[in-house]
Amino acid sequence: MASPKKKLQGLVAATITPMTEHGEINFSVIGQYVDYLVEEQGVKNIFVNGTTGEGLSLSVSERRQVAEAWVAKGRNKLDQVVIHVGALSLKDSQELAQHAAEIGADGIAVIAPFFLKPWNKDALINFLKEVAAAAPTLPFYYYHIPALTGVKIRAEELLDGIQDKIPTFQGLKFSDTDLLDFGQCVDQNRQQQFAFLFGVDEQLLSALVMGATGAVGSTYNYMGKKTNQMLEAFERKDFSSALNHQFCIQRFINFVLKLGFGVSQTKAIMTLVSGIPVGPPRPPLQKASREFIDDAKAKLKSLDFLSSTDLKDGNLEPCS
Ligand SMILES: CC(=O)N[C@@H]([C@@H](O)[C@H](O)[C@H](O)CO)[C@@H](O)CC(=O)C(=O)O
Repeated sequence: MASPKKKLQGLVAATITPMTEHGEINFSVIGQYVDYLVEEQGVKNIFVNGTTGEGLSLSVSERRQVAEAWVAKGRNKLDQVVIHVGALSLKDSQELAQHAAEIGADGIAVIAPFFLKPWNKDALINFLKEVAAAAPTLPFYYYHIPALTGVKIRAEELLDGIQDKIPTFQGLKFSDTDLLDFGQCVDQNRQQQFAFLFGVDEQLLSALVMGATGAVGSTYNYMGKKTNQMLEAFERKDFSSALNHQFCIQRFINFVLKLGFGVSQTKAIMTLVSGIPVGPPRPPLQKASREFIDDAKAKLKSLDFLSSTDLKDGNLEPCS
């Protein structure tokens, strides 16, 4: 059974995969990106090749190279590098899991296969078990994101007895809004030392109350500092400040969700906020529109997420 080097907790940035304007992976900015996460956002854990990283839009070879680049550039700077190795093909997933172990990643995560889907818990567990067995020394996390996979098996059901089948299971990445399911995952596994990582950034405070031990998300790439302020307020039981921070974060996410928000828009926002040119998404995704970028930039400035030095009309609504 894997003995976790350290528990995965706190904020985990779901990394973007930087690309050139021609859609090729831009490895040249990953070192700068690591430094930005650590120094500017206070985020020292990353989740590579996930949804935000367009992992399922990359070839197996590209996913190996991207994993290698983040592990290498993150060495002695990041605390944990978890690689998403989920795939439609069990063989691809096993190859990526074994590769993650070979390059010194700190853990692997797997989503449910979403084309030929597992229709019950046993079928899903058996798939996950086969992947985990390819990296028997690495902590294993299940990546629950039913809105995108269409696999509606409740996480609470999946976790029941999971370590009997997957001894390396160390936790759950829960990217869903069903707080009953999430709460029961925590409630029914109090005796375990699982990592309960919440994946809906705009609702993180509610999940913290339910027992989340950390969070994996796209917005921690550029709002990690703000979100850490919320975590710190929560930990010192200053729930009024924690709520204010959550509302501030929500004001931005609510705004961009109404404009149409996904990986493409995340890439545009990251370039805006960090100054790191993470480039466009890969088809089938399309670049964020100019209109989105202008609107998002104005909102970031009004919320004081960007330097507002050049904000003329002073319509600041900075969060407390
Ligand atoms: C559907 C989706 O992309 N969800 C994001 C959230 O961080 C999401 O961007 C955020 O809550 C804003 O809605 C993460 O759960 C995804 C994630 O962790 C990943 O990129 O692997």
